[in-house]
Amino acid sequence: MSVEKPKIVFVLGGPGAGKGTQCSRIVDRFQFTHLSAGDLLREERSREGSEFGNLIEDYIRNGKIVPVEVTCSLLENAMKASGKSRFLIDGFPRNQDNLDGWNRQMSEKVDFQFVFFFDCGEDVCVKRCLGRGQSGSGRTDDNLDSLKKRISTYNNDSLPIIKFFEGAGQVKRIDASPDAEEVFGEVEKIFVASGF
Ligand SMILES: Nc1ncnc2c1ncn2[C@@H]1O[C@H](COP(=O)(O)OP(=O)(O)OP(=O)(O)O)[C@@H](O)[C@H]1O
Ligand SMILES: Nc1ccn([C@@H]2O[C@H](COP(=O)(O)O)[C@@H](O)[C@H]2O)c(=O)n1
Repeated sequence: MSVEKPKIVFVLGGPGAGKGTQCSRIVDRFQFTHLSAGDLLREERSREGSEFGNLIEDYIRNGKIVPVEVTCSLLENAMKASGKSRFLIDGFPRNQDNLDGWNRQMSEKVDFQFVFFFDCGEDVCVKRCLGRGQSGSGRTDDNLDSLKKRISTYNNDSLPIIKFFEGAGQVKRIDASPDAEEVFGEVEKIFVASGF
């Protein structure tokens, strides 16, 4: 008996591009489960007795990418615990270490579909994150100091990964600068055209 592998869509883009916002809309409209690597890391940071709490907080505050052994295990555990079969993996893979770790641990176990790339200018991203901080996100990285580091990590480490997938013809790019409603209109078209 062959068991179908879970379908995976990676969701990438700059900090504050609107990945989480669009993922929750996709979940409402299509049968996907949203797993945000950042959310899973923040949960693990706050979990009592976590051996990684301090390390994760240091990485998050400084906009650095946590070693993949931690993040990939959190993702795999969350996938298993959900019992679901379609996942939006938001904010991962963010650098070469993430991608290599995923390929070692997960790629054989899943049915990778494509990368959703929410493309958004730096100024808009920063403005959205600062706005989110002012609205009480409680995030320790929605401040200008952390944002400079997050943007630098995005440009140096994450964009090359998006370019790698682009070279393989696996990226669906969306202009993420319009309002959330308009962006979702484009997202919907891509999901429908992809058979979801
Ligand atoms: N298209 C949009 N237009 C204006 N504001 C938006 C748009 N999409 C999201 N926002 C707002 O911008 C902020 C960041 O959005 P969101 O959390 O979805 O981004 P993200 O890409 O998941 O960020 P991060 O990578 O930092 O977790 C939120 O306050 C959200 O309400
Ligand atoms: N693959 C990842 C994803 C996230 N992080 C860390 O979490 C921070 C916040 O991520 P968001 O996606 O919620 O913005 C990010 O700046 C990293 O420090 C990570 O290490 N690896």
